[in-house]
Amino acid sequence: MTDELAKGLEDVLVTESSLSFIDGEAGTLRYRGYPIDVLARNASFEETLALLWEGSLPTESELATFRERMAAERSVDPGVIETVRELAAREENPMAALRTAVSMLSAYDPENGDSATDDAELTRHMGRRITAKMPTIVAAYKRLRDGSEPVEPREDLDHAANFLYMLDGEVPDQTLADVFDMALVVHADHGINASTFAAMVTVSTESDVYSGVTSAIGTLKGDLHGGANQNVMRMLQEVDESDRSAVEWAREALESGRRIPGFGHRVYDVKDPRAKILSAKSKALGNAAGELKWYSYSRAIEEFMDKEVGIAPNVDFYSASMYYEMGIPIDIYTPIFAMSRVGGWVANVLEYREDNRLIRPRARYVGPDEQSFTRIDDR
Ligand SMILES: CC(=O)SCCNC(=O)CCNC(=O)[C@H](O)C(C)(C)COP(=O)(O)OP(=O)(O)OC[C@H]1O[C@@H](n2cnc3c(N)ncnc32)[C@H](O)[C@@H]1OP(=O)(O)O
Ligand SMILES: O=C([O-])CC(=O)C(=O)O
Repeated sequence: MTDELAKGLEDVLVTESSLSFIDGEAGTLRYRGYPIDVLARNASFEETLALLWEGSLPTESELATFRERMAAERSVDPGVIETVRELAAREENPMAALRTAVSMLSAYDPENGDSATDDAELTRHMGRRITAKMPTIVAAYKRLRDGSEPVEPREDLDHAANFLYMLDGEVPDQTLADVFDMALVVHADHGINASTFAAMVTVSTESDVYSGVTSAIGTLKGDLHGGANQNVMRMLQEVDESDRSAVEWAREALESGRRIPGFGHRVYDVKDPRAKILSAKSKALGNAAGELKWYSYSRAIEEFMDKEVGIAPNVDFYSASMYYEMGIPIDIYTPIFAMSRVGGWVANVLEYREDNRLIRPRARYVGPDEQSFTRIDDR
């Protein structure tokens, strides 16, 4: 037993994993050995899920079967959609709505039972159902909140294109569908980040994958984690509405003690490799739309933070302007992150459960020594 305090579990090794390799000094990320930029350019989200969940890249026919099985699970029971309707009417935060709806999905899972949480095949099926249905929930929430009815999923579209279709009711153009698919690929897994750890803690008690993903959604929601992508876009809007340049705005924000969302990372000392990929796409989309200001503000802030503060952007920095350029509402950015990261949550749950050990760290006690109890009437 050691009494060394590792606040925030910084640098503590808690498990072994064959999923994400991260070199924080070099700025390298690989899923099962494949560099993230190679996957971003060449693999679809479904291919990436198969890689993470099954252990290797699928063949063409394996991928076709994988896609078909995923697509067949997209529909969400009307009982859950009614709850989403109620949550939208109450203007519930979209991540909180997603957390509630995903938790509720277990009641409609045909294989759900309270036994066999150690059955990997069953966990895989449930993980697939959750992953397939999350976009349907997010799109339904967004439409109901905006006063329109949900659009039923289509099985003939890819995961990414189907989500954009359910969001707008129109099949997206191929360029947008490809960019969105790439965004799902690059957000899918990232070692023992806070939300993945939350999922692992939950299932380490021999709880089920629905509980694990529900814990993880609640964890991703926070501003220090997935919630940062929305804050980045709100910051860019603040810059735009101010009479300052982006650099002046950022300098003043830092001087007033604010943190700049989308910067800094527990593991990377250099620019997040995913931010490089997303920044190029943000620029390309801005150029195509003839509106580069969001990308330009972002670049200016990045240069300022690099030269004067020495902190680099993380994955949440350029996804913000990229989604904005795609016309996606800001409060849906973090739910989109969850729609992708669920792939990593499920993969880590499957891997951790192969050699499960209850996760239970300790706190150093700093409270009072033993005290004598005074009955309530004598206090
Ligand atoms: C998908 C993701 O989860 S990526 C992360 C998304 N979160 C954000 O973008 C929110 C903004 N970033 C942050 O708050 C942090 O960088 C975190 C939480 C991501 C990482 O934090 P930690 O590893 O705990 O680093 P820590 O908070 O100790 O920061 C180290 C130093 O950098 C500074 N710093 C870190 N991030 C920022 C930032 N975004 N803006 C300004 N200063 C920052 C801190 O003030 C601290 O300085 P100090 O040592 O002088 O006090
Ligand atoms: O790894 C982390 O701590 C945060 C992060 O970048 C991610 O979850 O993608």
